[in-house]
Amino acid sequence: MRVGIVGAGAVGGYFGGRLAEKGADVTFLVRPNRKKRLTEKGLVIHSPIHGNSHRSVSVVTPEETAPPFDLLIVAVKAYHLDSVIPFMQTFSDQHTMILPLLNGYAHIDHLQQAFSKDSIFGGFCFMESTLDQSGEIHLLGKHHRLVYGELQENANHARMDQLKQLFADANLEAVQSDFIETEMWNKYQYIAALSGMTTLMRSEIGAIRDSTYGSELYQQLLNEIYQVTIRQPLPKPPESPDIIWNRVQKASPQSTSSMYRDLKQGLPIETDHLHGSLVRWGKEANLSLPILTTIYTGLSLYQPSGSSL
Ligand SMILES: NC(=O)C1=CN([C@@H]2O[C@H](COP(=O)(O)OP(=O)(O)OC[C@H]3O[C@@H](n4cnc5c(N)ncnc54)[C@H](OP(=O)(O)O)[C@@H]3O)[C@@H](O)[C@H]2O)C=CC1
Ligand SMILES: CC(C)(CO)C(=O)C(=O)O
Repeated sequence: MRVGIVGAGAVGGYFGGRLAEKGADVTFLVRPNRKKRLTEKGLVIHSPIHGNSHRSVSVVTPEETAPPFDLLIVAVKAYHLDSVIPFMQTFSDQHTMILPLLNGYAHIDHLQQAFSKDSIFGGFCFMESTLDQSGEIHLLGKHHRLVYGELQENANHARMDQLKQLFADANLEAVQSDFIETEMWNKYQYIAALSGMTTLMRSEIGAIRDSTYGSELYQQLLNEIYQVTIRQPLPKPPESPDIIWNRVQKASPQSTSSMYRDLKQGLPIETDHLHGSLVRWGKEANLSLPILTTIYTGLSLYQPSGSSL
């Protein structure tokens, strides 16, 4: 199977690198600067738990040509999705499977409109991975789990078997899900609340939980997000705010979110995709979402500056 990884960043670089390590036929779809780095220095992964890796990899830029890929794994930030769609269209055909790993859910609809509806899989990942200044990948914790599955309307076991074989024996944890929409929304609920609270409070999770009204506010936010979530057509019920709050309580006090880290560095953030979409869906359903709307409004006023707050 010819696999194209769209975006050789913290997520795509990591999973693509692990697949290449196992001998899969992997090519990274990148922009010219990333191509230069990868060609000169190779793809470097640092992981104290799962092992380091340094290898040469195949890359392709939008100006080049290559036959269509069998699978495109999409790992760009949501605000770059529009710019990669033409790039993906150049390197795909009607048989290409598309597996996005972005946080959130609005990108699914977007991809289904740009490609054939049944080519799009559901997917997401649990990991804490970053790129350093030289473009090397650092997996910070032990998690490197990728969850994927056919969206309800598409169930096709032959394709699922192909993906299972691709991920088998790679140095990553791949989980096939029969309820991928619900699982994506469970992660979405968790990350929308975590990124919203840590960025609004400019704090780690422990300090928020310990503040006088922090826990109360956090749970109210989870309730608002849940009101939007339960209105989605999901194959099984989503996790309730209590279950997610339980997880938040168990998280280490130092936990933050990648959005908080991006904000601190003055980088662009995915708030329109994560919080804005929830607010828009909620307003369509006439829901009152004061905390979510405050978070989204505050974050949409933020201007990336490239420097620390
Ligand atoms: N990092 C993490 O630990 C986690 C991230 N996620 C989610 O995964 C998604 C990806 O995040 P992450 O990997 O961290 O993001 P990164 O910013 O690390 O990587 C995104 C990559 O996309 C590339 N890209 C952007 N536009 C294009 C383009 N037009 N053509 C080719 N490549 C392009 C960038 O390339 P360039 O180098 O040229 O800028 C960059 O390398 C997000 O939705 C995030 O929320 C989910 C769970 C954990
Ligand atoms: C849930 C978490 C913290 C790690 O997967 C994440 O997705 C993020 O910070 O963006």
